[in-house]
Amino acid sequence: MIEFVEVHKSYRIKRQDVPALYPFSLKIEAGEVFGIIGPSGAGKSTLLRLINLLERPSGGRILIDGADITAAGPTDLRRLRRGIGMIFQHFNLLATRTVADNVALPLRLAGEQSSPRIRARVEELLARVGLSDHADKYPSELSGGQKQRVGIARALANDPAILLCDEATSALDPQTTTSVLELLAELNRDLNLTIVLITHEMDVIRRVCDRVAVLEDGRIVEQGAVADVFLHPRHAATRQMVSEAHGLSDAQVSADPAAPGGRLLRLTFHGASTWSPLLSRIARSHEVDFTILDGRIDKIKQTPYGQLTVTVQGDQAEAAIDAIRDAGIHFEELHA
Ligand SMILES: Nc1ncnc2c1ncn2[C@@H]1O[C@H](COP(=O)(O)OP(=O)(O)OP(=O)(O)O)[C@@H](O)[C@H]1O
Repeated sequence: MIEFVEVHKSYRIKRQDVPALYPFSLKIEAGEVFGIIGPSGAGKSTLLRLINLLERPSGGRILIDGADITAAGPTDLRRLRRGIGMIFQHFNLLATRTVADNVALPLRLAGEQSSPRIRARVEELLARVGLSDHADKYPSELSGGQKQRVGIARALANDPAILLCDEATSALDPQTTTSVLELLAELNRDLNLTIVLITHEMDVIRRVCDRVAVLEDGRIVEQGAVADVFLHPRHAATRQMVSEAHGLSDAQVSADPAAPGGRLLRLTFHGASTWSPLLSRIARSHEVDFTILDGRIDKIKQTPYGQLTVTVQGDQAEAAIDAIRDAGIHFEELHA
């Protein structure tokens, strides 16, 4: 477990301490995929880099499995860093070394000298990320997605318990992003790897994370299970990021002059209820009409969810809304 206790961080700029992170406490459980999201300058990189002490906190304590890393001496710090892998937006591979040499580097730095052992481990790691046939290539001969896979293999070389991902998919196209996110999810499952990732994209959080913290101007403004934060965002910054990920905002839908009259609702389904024919049943039983103005069905990690913006028209609209409530479906009434 990674635990921040009243941690804060300021940078010294022109002889002044400028806060980048205000005091916060946070727990990241072993084996979870934890996302940190926020706009540029919110403090995401700073928070991530505190975990391997690439940045030192200005105050507070950071505990990993109960041990205070801020108190670690040089030897303990080296051991600590070996247990934490990191991948980067721009991959940070050595251009003059082959793929195999890039992956071997952390093994050599950790003191491994046996060439057969290094070769065997590199082969194993490249197989793990699907790059067995690329060992002798140079980074310039690889696509972005392949470079990130090399970065992942290198980060896993010393068998870390924690993987830090710094905007790992931000430089990749959508299809490559999907395959890298799938690889991260697989590593989390198979190796019980704790993954902490930072991103400015809510879709990345939705697809791989278990829990999320939303950062704004150096403060955690919201945190919780991804399904809760994504489907029921409370803070304005979170609402903004969710609506960017979704496309149409509530305001756009309700302001559309072409939208039919009636009561305007936004329904949220999560889990098995996503596939239930609830609206058609209620339309029949209450003789009302539903008009779908906006909708989306997708998954949060592995669990399906749906969000529909609908109008309800008919004399029994009130009773129809009661029936939706009785079915345990979350909804809010939007006002045109
Ligand atoms: N080494 C540094 N020296 C001085 N100020 C810094 C340093 N690193 C970050 N900052 C400042 O700290 C604040 C938080 O920066 P940080 O890079 O952590 O944010 P971020 O959310 O990761 O942003 P981005 O998405 O743009 O990378 C910003 O105001 C930034 O200018």
